[in-house]
Order: sequence, then structure tokens, then C-alpha cells
Amino acid sequence: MNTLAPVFYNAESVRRVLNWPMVNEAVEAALKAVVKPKAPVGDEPMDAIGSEPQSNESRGRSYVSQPARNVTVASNDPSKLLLTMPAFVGNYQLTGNGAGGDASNVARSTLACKVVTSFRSNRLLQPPLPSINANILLFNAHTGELEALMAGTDITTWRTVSASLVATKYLYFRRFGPRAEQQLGINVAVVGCGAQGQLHAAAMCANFRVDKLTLYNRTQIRAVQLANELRQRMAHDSDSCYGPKLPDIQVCGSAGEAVAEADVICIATYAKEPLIRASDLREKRSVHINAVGAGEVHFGEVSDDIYQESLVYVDCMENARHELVGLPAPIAGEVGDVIINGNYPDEQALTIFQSMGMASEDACVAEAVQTALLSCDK
Ligand SMILES: NC(=O)C1=CN([C@@H]2O[C@H](COP(=O)(O)OP(=O)(O)OC[C@H]3O[C@@H](n4cnc5c(N)ncnc54)[C@H](O)[C@@H]3O)[C@@H](O)[C@H]2O)C=CC1
Ligand SMILES: O=C([O-])C1=[NH+]CCC1
Repeated sequence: MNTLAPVFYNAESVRRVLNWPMVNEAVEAALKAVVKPKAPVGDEPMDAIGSEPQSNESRGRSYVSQPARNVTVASNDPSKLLLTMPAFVGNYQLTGNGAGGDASNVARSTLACKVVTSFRSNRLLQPPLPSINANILLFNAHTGELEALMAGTDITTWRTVSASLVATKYLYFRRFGPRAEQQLGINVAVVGCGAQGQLHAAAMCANFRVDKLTLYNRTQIRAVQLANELRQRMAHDSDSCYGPKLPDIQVCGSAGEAVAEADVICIATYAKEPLIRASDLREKRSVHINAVGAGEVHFGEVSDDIYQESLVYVDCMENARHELVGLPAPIAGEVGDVIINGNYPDEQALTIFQSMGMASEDACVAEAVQTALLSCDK
């Protein structure tokens, strides 16, 4: 493509092409690409003696260059942050869905940088603004030229929710069998009904068979509004993807009440103190938690006693070394490794997906969005 002048894709254009099959596939590609190859035990190639294991690139697998994100505190207020998130994702493939209709199945490489602010007080403005605002720069991966600037706020919400969907599929459903995500009904709890919580609630119902959805928000009216919106949307959706029966949606007075019968919990707040504890979870564990929020300290909203009982998985081990210092439990592994190797947790396990958010997810989704928009123009 000739990129003499970068193209601007506004939020409306991006929203037009976002859909779950596309975003889920792009996010799954990013989660797999960050997994570093393991050195084969007792079978090291001659040229590997004393050196690093062979790279994903030399093995023909996808790979990532994703430095730790840079955080700038805006003014003297530590809750106002500017994050720069660069990533190169090499040699990954998307099928027709993930490429926005372009089923060429060629290996792709994407170079991108997301610039995102997190100003949690934006919600208190009149009128309120989103807490998270993002833009994504997409470069030509061969020449380094800037090709596009893309509105990235919706992509941030969608790719974060999608990471929770993918984690739920592999860390929860797949422990019960290869097609359990299509067959098993689940109870889902959403704690925090801001931008993230709202889309988590809708996406869990659109992608899985949800029997019961419980919602909790500190300001209850927002949970009530979300419940009403979801009920209306589901009732009017003609090509229903919600399974044979619509979910029973309930608003709860506490986070503990919301999670009491949940199989899958999504928690996305700015709370610094834990909102859920081990005694809140149902006795028969077999529970999966997507821990998404808490701002600067990712693991603040879930109590230590839950972490201590859990197998904790992350999106990226390398990022965890920088961002999860003090995590009250060891890290069991990366979601991408579970996808690649099929080493699913036991049925009874309590698992946490500790979501930090990766620049490579933004890059792969932005690339899929651009492909979809270009194919719309044809
Ligand atoms: N893991 C990832 O990739 C990403 C994580 N996030 C994080 O997700 C969280 C939510 O983000 P948004 O939904 O965009 O924000 P939002 O401002 O739209 O919603 C924030 C929610 O947190 C709740 N909340 C805030 N403080 C609380 C407290 N002390 N106790 C209980 N509830 C509280 C609010 O009631 C609201 O429901 C943030 O921590 C944000 O940093 C956001 C984007 C990506
Ligand atoms: O990954 C991301 O984009 C963010 N994580 C927290 C704020 C924004």
C-alpha cells in the first residue's frame, strides 16, 4: 500500500467492523505468539549449546517483540496515566474470520504502537468521559512508514474482553472436554459495570451458553441499567446467538452475593481493596476468574486467600515480571502455552486469568480491523 499520507480510521469506522469471531481470533494469535519456545530437554541442537533456545522465527512459528509498556504519570495525580505500548508480531496467520473476510491465510507481520490514557476521574465529569482513551499507530512492517492512525478505545475494550473469552474457553471449558464451550451452560458474575464490565457481560452471553448472569456495581443504578439494556437487546436480537434459553439476569447488592454461584467471574474495577474473598466463592471450586482491572496494581481487587488457592495464568510472562511484582501466588503459566500445548487445568481447579493487556493484542486486532475496512472499500 502507498502510505504517503497515513489514513485515519475514526471510532465509527472501527466499530462498524468489530465482531467477536474476528477479534477472538486475532487475540488468540497474539496470546500464542508471545509464548517463547522451550529448549527440548536432552535434545538441544548442536548450535544451541550455550545459547538461547531457537527463536519462534527460526522455527516458522509466530513471535513477538513487545517491550514493557512505558507509563507516564500526568501531573501530580498517580491515577492519571499515559501508557505507550509498542509491539511487533511476526509470522502469524488469520483465517477468513480473523482477517475480516480476507481468507488468504498468508503469514502476516504487524508493527504498531498504542498510545492510551487511563484517567479514572473522567467518569465524574459532566458529561462523563471514558476512563480509557486510546489511539493506535499502524506501521508498514517492511518499511517502517506510518500507514494508519486508528481510534483505539473500542479496540482496547474489545481485545481485553476477548482475552477473557479466550482464557475462559481454554482455562475453564476445555477442562471438561474438547467442545465444552458449545455444550455446557454456565453462571457468570460480572463485578464492576463500567466500560469493561458492560462488554464482558454482553460478550459472555454472546459467546457462551450463560444460564445466569449476576451483576454488581458500586453504584447500583449502573448495574440495573446494564441488566435492562441486556434484557432488551437479547429479546430483540433476531439471529439470537444466546442459545436455546436467554440468561436469567440479576442485579446483586454486593460482590460476594454476585459471585456466590458463579462458574466464571469477570472483575474489572479500580478497587484497591479486595472486593471478593475465598469465602464468597461456591464450595465446589471449579471456578474461573478473569481479573481484569484495579488500575496500577493489577491484582488489588481479588483477595490474597483466593490467589493462594488458585492456579494463576497470565497473558505474558515477560510483562508479569515487570507488572505483577508482589503477586500473592506463583504464576502457573501463559494462556498461549495452554492453547498451544493443551495442558488444561483439572476440572476442580480454581483458576485466575490475570489480565494485564498486551500491545500485541492491540496490534493484531488493529491489523484485522484495517484488513476488514479495506475489504469493505473494494
Ligand atoms: N487488563 C487489561 O487489559 C485492561 C484493564 N483495564 C482496567 O479495567 C478496569 C476498569 O476499566 P473501565 O471499565 O474502562 O473503567 P470505568 O471507569 O468505565 O469503570 C470502572 C468501574 O470500577 C468501579 N470501581 C471503581 N472504583 C471502585 C471501588 N473502589 N470499589 C468498587 N468498584 C469500583 C466503578 O464503579 C466502575 O464500575 C480499570 O482498572 C482499568 O485499568 C482497562 C483496559 C484494559
Ligand atoms: O492494556 C491496556 O490498554 C490498559 N491496561 C490498563 C489501562 C489500559
